[in-house]
Amino acid sequence: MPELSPLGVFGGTFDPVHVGHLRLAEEAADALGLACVRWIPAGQPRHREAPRVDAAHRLRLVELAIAGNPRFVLDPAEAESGEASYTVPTLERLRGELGPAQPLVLLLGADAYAGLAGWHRWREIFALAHVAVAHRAGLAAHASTLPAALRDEHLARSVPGDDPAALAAAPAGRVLGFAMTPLAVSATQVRELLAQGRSARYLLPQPVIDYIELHHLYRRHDGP
Ligand SMILES: Nc1ncnc2c1ncn2[C@@H]1O[C@H](COP(=O)(O)OP(=O)(O)OP(=O)(O)O)[C@@H](O)[C@H]1O
Ligand SMILES: O=C(O)c1ccc[n+]([C@@H]2O[C@H](COP(=O)([O-])O)[C@@H](O)[C@H]2O)c1
Repeated sequence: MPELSPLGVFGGTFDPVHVGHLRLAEEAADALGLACVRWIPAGQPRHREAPRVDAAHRLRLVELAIAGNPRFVLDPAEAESGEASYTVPTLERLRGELGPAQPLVLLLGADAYAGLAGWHRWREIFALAHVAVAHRAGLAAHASTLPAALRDEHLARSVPGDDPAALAAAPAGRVLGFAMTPLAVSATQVRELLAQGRSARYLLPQPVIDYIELHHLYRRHDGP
């Protein structure tokens, strides 16, 4: 049977989406040979403070950010669900939709990966998807810095030389790193700039900035 091209799965709070997210997904698609990247804005993340902006706006911001990129696809299911967002149920849904043979690759920044062992049903992730970790500016997924339970999984599942061919060879279960252009931008920094009335130009795509301005998002006085 011919190998299926791996499909990227990229979840985030995206409060708001910024160039770090976009370069992560674009560089992952190139480096890992992904057929496409499915962007999944979280509706109600339970693992962090409530997002500053509601799910419908964050969904629209991602839609604007990825418009015109033929490899990027928006998946609104988490954002449109009233339920808390967890990654394992989302991967189960994708597995059900795409079948057992389709390689799925969960894309994570190194900071998100370092916290993986605290996620809901986290060990089940490896039965559902591969995990690809982008080196985030100032952070690298060195096995020695990972918590013990994750380090064991990491060492058992790591692909030698981070060879992306391993992703197409199985539907799930491997872990690899990939280099991305170091971009130290974070959504926290962007929210702070916008709350202070300062420019976030070039940290976000212009249509995203235009939408934020039109809807008066991230101003100091709106939201919690
Ligand atoms: N600049 C960046 N470089 C590499 N990965 C990033 C970058 N920004 C975010 N990511 C990754 O993108 C995913 C979604 O991140 P998230 O939406 O929480 O953005 P964030 O900028 O980290 O937000 P916040 O500052 O609100 O925590 C995570 O896997 C995170 O590690
Ligand atoms: O499933 C979990 O328990 C879980 C815990 C932490 C983070 N996640 C997912 O990881 C992605 C990135 O999270 P964040 O907080 O960096 O935006 C996003 O899709 C979250 O839903 C998922």
